[in-house]
Amino acid sequence: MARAFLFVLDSFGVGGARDAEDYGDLGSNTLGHIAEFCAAGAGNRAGLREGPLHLPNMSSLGLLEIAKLASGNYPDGMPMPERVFGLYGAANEVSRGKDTPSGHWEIAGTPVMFDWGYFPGEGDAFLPELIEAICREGNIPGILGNCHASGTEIIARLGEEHIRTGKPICYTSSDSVFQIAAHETHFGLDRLIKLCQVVRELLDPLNIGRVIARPFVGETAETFERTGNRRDFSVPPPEPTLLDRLIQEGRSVHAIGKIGDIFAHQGVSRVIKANGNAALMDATLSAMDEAAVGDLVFTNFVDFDMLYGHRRDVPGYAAALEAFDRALPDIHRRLKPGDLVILTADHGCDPTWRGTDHTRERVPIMAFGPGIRSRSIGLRSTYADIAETIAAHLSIPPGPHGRSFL
Ligand SMILES: O=P(O)(O)O[C@H]1O[C@H](CO)[C@@H](O)[C@H]1O
Ligand SMILES: [Mn+2]
Ligand SMILES: [Mn+2]
Repeated sequence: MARAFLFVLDSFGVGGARDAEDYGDLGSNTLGHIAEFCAAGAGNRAGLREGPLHLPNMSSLGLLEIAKLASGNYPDGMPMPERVFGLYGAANEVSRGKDTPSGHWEIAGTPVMFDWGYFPGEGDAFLPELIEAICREGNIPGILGNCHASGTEIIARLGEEHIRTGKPICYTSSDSVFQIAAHETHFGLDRLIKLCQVVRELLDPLNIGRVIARPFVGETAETFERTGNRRDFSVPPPEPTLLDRLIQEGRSVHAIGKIGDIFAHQGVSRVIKANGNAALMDATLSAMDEAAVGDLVFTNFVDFDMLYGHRRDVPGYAAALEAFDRALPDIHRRLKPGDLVILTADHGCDPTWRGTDHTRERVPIMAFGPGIRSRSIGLRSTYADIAETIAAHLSIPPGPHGRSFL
């Protein structure tokens, strides 16, 4: 039993999804393309990183075998480890959305078997009636944006007009999401959060997965910068997840980073927020020291997706992976007999792909801990196998989806 540690590298896909073509993502491969670009010298950035992708610790956890299993190819320029330890495999997503809540809920044993609401990709994203209701109930003079956009591009384009007019910037993506960018001081952070809560209620009937507050600072297009005060307002998962099931058995769930928000604070005993992968890793290591026997520590490492995948930044993504890899020995040192660590991802976000959205891919599963022998767990048909593995490991009753690979 001991403890379980579940770490999601947000958007770290390994290609090969069976249904990638349905999403226009056939051939997308986050790991594969980053490795390919790095091996060809296209992942260099002065002062940040250079050369082939260097992930010795994840390679020893079977990452290269996972890549081969998931996509048919070993990643370019990455040397084979002397030996692999731990369990390694890849999983398909059964939920239709390639978004963060769908991925995380399925990892936690609750696939999303319904369709989310989405906003149209062409023309105005939001209907006039919705905008009127938002302006009336949110007490704002109008909105800017009203389109699909990348969050950093749209604040550069409309941020100055937002400051002048007091109209928040509202945009969406191929996710089921309504995002509101507003200036932390000119508009006010509290006011933005309250507006998001108003919009959350207005969007419940449309089955929109998340409303996201995207506060930013700076005074000009060149200096605008998003802050760590992002908040996600998610609808609650449709069924009890692994998190709820653990709480029901009297266990503690330590939710680090976005996890609390992603699960609409259901099944969470303790929320630890941190801004950026390095701070998230520090918070995770502290939680590992504090977790009791039978507990789950669940962390989302968001930078891979938010700062590098959506920004289509190959050197940035590669450097973030290398930093995460360097921290793995710190995780190792904190393990006690009987502990289990699982590294995985919620979807892809190939930084070499067209557009700025997520990509439909398989995700890696690396599971290790003292006493866990090395073997392939193959291609899993649902991420829910991860939840059931943790349920079995922590000795709670099995759930309705997925099966343990232990
Ligand atoms: O471009 P930004 O604002 O980072 O938005 C991205 O982040 C959102 C949540 O993951 C997605 O909907 C995607 O559009
Ligand atoms: Mn995600
Ligand atoms: Mn994303």
